[in-house]
Amino acid sequence: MTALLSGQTYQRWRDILVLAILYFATAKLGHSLALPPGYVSPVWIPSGIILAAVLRRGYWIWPGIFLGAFAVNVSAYLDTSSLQSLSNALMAGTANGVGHVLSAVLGAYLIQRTTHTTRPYKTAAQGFALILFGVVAGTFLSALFGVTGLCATGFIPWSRYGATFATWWTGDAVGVLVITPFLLSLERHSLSRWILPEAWLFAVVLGITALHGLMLPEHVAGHIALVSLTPLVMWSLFRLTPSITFASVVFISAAAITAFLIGHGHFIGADANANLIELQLFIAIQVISTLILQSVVLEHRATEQRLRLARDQLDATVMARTKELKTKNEALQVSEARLRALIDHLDSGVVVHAPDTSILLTNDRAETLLGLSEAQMAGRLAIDPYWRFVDRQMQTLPVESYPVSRILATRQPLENMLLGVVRPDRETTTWMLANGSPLSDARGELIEIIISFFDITHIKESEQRLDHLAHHDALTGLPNRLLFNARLQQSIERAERCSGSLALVFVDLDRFKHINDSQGHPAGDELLRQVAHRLAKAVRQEDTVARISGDEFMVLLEGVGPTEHARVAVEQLIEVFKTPFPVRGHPILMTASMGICIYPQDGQEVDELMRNADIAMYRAKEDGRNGYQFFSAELTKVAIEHAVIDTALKGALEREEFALVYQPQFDLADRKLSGVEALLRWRHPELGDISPARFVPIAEQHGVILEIGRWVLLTACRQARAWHDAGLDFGRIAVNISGNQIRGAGFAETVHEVLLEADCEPRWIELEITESFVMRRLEHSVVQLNRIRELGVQIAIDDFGTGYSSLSYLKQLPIDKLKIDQSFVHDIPEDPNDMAIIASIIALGHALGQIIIAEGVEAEAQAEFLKTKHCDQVQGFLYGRPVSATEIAPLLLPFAAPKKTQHPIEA
Ligand SMILES: Nc1nc2c(ncn2[C@@H]2O[C@H](COP(=O)(O)O[C@H]3[C@@H](O)[C@H](n4cnc5c(=O)[nH]c(N)nc54)O[C@@H]3COP(=O)(O)O)[C@@H](O)[C@H]2O)c(=O)[nH]1
Repeated sequence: MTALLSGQTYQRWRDILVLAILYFATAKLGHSLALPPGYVSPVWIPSGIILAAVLRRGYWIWPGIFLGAFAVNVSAYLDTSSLQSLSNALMAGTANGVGHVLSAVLGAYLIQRTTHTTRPYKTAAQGFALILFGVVAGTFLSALFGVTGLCATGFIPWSRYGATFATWWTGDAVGVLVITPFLLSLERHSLSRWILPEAWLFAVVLGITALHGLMLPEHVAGHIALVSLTPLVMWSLFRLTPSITFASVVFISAAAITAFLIGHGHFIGADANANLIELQLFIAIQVISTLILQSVVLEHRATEQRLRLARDQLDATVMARTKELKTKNEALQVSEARLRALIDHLDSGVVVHAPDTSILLTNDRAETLLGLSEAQMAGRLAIDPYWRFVDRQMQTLPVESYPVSRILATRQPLENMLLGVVRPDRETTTWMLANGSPLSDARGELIEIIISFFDITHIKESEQRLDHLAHHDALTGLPNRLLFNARLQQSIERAERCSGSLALVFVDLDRFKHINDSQGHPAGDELLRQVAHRLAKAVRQEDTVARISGDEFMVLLEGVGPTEHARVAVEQLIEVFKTPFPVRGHPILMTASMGICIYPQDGQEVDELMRNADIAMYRAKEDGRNGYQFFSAELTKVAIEHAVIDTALKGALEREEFALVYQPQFDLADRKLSGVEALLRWRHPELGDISPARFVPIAEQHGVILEIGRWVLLTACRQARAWHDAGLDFGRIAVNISGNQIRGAGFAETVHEVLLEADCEPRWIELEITESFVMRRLEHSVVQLNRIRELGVQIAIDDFGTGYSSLSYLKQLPIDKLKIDQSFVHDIPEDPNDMAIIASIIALGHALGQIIIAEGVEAEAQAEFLKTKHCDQVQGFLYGRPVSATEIAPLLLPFAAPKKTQHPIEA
């Protein structure tokens, strides 16, 4: 059988069969308890079994119900005497079966539907559902079908339908009340409680009490025992399991029914129906009160259990959370300590502000930089009288520009803001580079602002030092050209705004180079320092003195407008040079040439003003130095020409743009060639021929004359050697020497070198030196000229008569020849003055044993006059213009006996 059916199906059919048999057996027991007159059982146990079976096993068990109920009815009413009887029995059985199936299935369905449980005794609501759907409604159907079936088949007359229905229904209802809760409460695991001494004690006490109370109604103690049943059951409710409690109710019901059936106890009276109803009411009250109380107790216990569970869970959660928090707290403390150590070792100061800018936290470095301890800083606001923040220009920062304020306003990080901190306990400003960022919580609310600042004072100081170096002259400490230009620009803008004026003075030391050359550079530097110091002292606080190059200074006189005001200021500058400068124990008398220009009339731009002051200064130089000159428009043309020539001069020698021409000189008495004068010529590819009268002074100013002068001397010497080698008799070649050349200490050596280099005999050369130079530098000139003369080279004084020479001076000078300046010759024979001067010069020179030569002789009359005055030699266009060496060579021939070659030769 089991092989044919699956395991589950077999079990089900087994359970169905067991239920049918159980139903049949308990129904038979019920029938045996049935009492006249209705022969209805006071408690119909199968009803309780089948409801419990459906609830516990499922709806599929219904065939067991049907079979049991059908079989019971058929067995009770089976009459095979006639087919009708048999049919009636089967029909009644079927109605009974259907009624009980519907009773159990519908009751179970409604209970489950409303309580969602198959054990509907654990809460009060479940208990009520069990009573309503299982006890009242379900049994109504079984009674309806059962009684109707019996009446319809004639086993019971219709006249007794109501009474039978009532007793059937109440019997079924009591059966469900007594049996179902008990069967539902049976749990395997709870059966172990049944064997506890407490349960046994309870069973014994209950049994004795029940039997005593139910069996002995007339006895006073019986009443007491009966009344004691309820507390006993209640004790069970609280102390024992639901199955024991419900079992006790079953027991009490069984005892009551037994007492009722055997005619003892409380439910015995004259009216049998009343007795039955009383019994059923007793049982119903016992069971319902127990069921409800049990459900309340269970619900309470369940609630308690849930609460306990919840509490346990809560405890566990709290413990876990506490542990977690403790762990986190410890980790946090470690992390905080680590962070604290970290920020305290930072090279940057750190200050944490609250959103109201009060200080929450600082590190060690911040304490050092801000000069207060953490405790002193805590709670202070960003704006505090103790410290003051300044910007790059040392202007006090407004509070809204503080780093913390800027972050508060923008909610953005701040990067590399430079600011200075001025503290009352320090004289100097501490410069810092501040960075910062806002810190927000998870909701985006600003909670803190963290500012870090790095001390860059040393960088700032270096920057200031660099800035000073970049804008100041290292030697004198005065502003340099860069700073001067900037200040001049500012002054111009200021003057422009308020229609003001200013004066610019270009100061150039006269012949400073000579100090360097003769005394050495340290002496030159010392002199420059003293000049700078005196100039700076000679002007007002608001004026600026700058050194713009070697020996050039610029003075900016603020607010000086009219020329007369400027003149007063410049006179003060000139005064500076009146007192000698003590350099290395020797007083040095230094002069300066100054050029002045005034804003706005002489220029509006920096460059223009500087250039015009420079032009004016050059004019002062040309005017004989040691003086000043105001700028005028006419100066510009000269200055431009000057600048053009100056530029063109650079490299002219290398480009071989120079050449020498030679002008003959003759003995006046016999008209024999006595010599030639070498004259420099410069042909610039673009500017054309430029007169030495224009470019020599410029070359002298810029020192180029030394190179050019050496080239002239060398070329003349070589020419002398060439002519001599060619057998030409040229007498001497007179070479013009600039004062700048002689000023140098080594000029005699230079001449010697050149003579050697050109293999030129000294007697072939004559050097012409201007009278004005010799007179200015008499002592020096005497020394130099003697040394030159010692070489065997002749010396002539050029432009004689213009330099205010005195007889005593002339006597000291080692001179061979005096050259009367052509300006005296020019007006002969018209100007008696000049003629008298010429006569005097000739007489004077002859008295000193010197040869006299007159230059610029253009006319016979001039030659005649000179001849009458016994002038020795003449030079001029009358005799010959300056020409090249080749051109002059034929002129040399008549006077020379050729030695090696008959051809004129160029050097
Ligand atoms: N340091 C140097 N100075 C030099 C050199 N070469 C020339 N000079 C000087 O330049 C000035 C101008 O010289 P230059 O234009 O060459 O004029 C000379 C003659 O050409 C001119 N001269 C000669 N005879 C006459 C004449 O009859 N009438 C007239 N109007 N001019 C004439 O005179 C100049 C010569 O002058 P000086 O030297 O004083 O004899 C001039 O001062 C030159 O000195 C040089 O190489 N180095």
